[in-house]
Amino acid sequence: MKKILVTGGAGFIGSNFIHYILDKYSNYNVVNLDLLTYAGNLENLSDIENNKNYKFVKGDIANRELVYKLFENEKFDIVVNFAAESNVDKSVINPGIFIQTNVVGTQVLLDAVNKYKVDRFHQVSTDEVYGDLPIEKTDLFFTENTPINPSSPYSASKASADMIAQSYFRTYNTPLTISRCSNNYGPYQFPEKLIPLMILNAIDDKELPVYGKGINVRDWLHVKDHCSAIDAIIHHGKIGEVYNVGGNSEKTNIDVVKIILKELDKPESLIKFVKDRPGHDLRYAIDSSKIQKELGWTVKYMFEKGIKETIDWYVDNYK
Ligand SMILES: Cc1cn([C@H]2C[C@H](O)[C@@H](COP(=O)(O)OP(=O)(O)O[C@H]3O[C@H](CO)[C@@H](O)[C@H](O)[C@H]3O)O2)c(=O)[nH]c1=O
Repeated sequence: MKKILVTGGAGFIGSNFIHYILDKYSNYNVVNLDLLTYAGNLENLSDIENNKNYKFVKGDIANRELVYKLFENEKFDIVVNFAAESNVDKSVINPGIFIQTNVVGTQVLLDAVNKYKVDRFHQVSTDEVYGDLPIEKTDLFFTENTPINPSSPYSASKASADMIAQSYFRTYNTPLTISRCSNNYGPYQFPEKLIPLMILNAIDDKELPVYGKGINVRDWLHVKDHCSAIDAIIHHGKIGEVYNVGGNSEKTNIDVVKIILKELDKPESLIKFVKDRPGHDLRYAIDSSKIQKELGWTVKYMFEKGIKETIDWYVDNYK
């Protein structure tokens, strides 16, 4: 048996990852440490709440006492850190909680990993640490060697956590890896992010607020592809390394919104162009060739298929 701590497991990506691990590995015990902030929802895990290989603990990764006690009692083999404040718009209004959870919380986990000699720590990070790329230069991509250049308080907090993790690897030989993913979509995403918000507004015939002119580009990664990438990294990734994980599906925001409206048979007149996000990143585009070559990981979901399934999921789980 192996014991894995998943932090932020009641959130969107964390809950998908817990499902993925329990489905794939019958010899894994999963402990889910989650503070249950507004974005965490235990209903995401209601189908496995009685699984004998799963346990939920409510708590904050930045609470050193609680974290140390948990590590002492559970003796984890692997720790995967999904816990984070992740909403860029909220970070513009209230940056403090982003520093507390994303930076201090990660540092507490890293200290616990060292103190209790955990075999492996994985930090789930974001392509936003690289800043952005010009929209028109479609031949430019972020690689793992692209300098860190974050734009928002959110991305700056994630970049800080990555750098602290890298310093722990260099200074203490902490056995860790980092992944930087592009925009995730799929079931269980909290409807504050572009895709679920637009799906639910369209179902309700409400306006779809598109920032600026809707020309910003994001690379859409299905959450299940993200889970398989993290699985590959925690089991086969090289300690101390960063791996980019992209979806190979670049789209402008307006195109995404129009695809959703078309799938739901709703009129484009629901689109409302609104004030742009301050400091809005133009384009994220990620080169995932390292994880493909070194770990044999590939994207399985093309956007056209993934978005249809995601829309169906929100229609079925509307309530
Ligand atoms: C919520 C919302 C968003 N947008 C735009 C802003 C962005 O260009 C794009 C996607 O916005 P969001 O869904 O907020 O995601 P974005 O800012 O790209 O960041 C996401 O993707 C990142 C990975 O790239 C993650 O690290 C972040 O945690 C995650 O929130 O859609 C709109 O035009 N209207 C909206 O109402």
